[in-house]
Amino acid sequence: MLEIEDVRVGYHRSTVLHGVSVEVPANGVAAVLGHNGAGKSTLLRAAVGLLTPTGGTVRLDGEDITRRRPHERVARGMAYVPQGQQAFPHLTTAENLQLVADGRRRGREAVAEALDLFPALRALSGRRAGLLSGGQRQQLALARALVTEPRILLLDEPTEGIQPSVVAEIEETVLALAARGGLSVLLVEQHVGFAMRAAQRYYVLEAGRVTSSGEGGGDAERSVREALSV
Ligand SMILES: Nc1ncnc2c1ncn2[C@@H]1O[C@H](COP(=O)(O)OP(=O)(O)OP(=O)(O)O)[C@@H](O)[C@H]1O
Repeated sequence: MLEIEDVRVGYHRSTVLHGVSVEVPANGVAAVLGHNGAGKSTLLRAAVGLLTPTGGTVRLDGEDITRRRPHERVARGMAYVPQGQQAFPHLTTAENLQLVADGRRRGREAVAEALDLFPALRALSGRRAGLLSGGQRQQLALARALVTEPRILLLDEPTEGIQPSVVAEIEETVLALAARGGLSVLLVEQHVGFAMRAAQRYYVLEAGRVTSSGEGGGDAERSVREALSV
């Protein structure tokens, strides 16, 4: 569904990705793993259009979107959850979701459906986002993305810096979303076990190059750990 082909991209004069190819299957999950600084976030920024590649192609449903602006990609069904659990800290959980829902035909239903996935958030709907825990803020960030009813979700380390019990909740939600169908996910993740349970395809990124890739699933976990030496 999303094809990133031979993409070269970076910042100012420094190239970070030296010809990276990644494919996200329709209704499937592709995981990107790699050490700090390998270029994982840069790949997602190029996928959503925050960075424009100097080489290569990004295609969505076969359409070349390499030069499309982020809002055009969002209009085509892309949602991006960057690292850092972003939400408006002075607005409540409910207001943060409402802000995304406003003006959407199915806004109200989409908020209700997102809250069904995160019962803990429903209980916190009146609490300001700035007072939520890191894990709860991450859940809110995911819920905000889901209110846009995306067809493809780009997730940048949804479990980063989050306590293990909440990591399990986030993992469950991502697995449930993927199993529900109608959604593809490009998942950047440091937890190898989670990434391999979720993904049909995996890519290991090292210093801006894919050094290992293959089919996901538990059997591949060992080769990924070896590739990453973790
Ligand atoms: N805004 C920026 N301007 C210049 N260089 C940047 C910028 N963002 C990232 N870089 C550089 O690009 C390289 C890849 O960074 P990136 O954030 O994509 O890696 P990552 O694999 O996501 O790492 P992490 O797991 O630590 O988030 C690093 O060398 C980083 O210093």
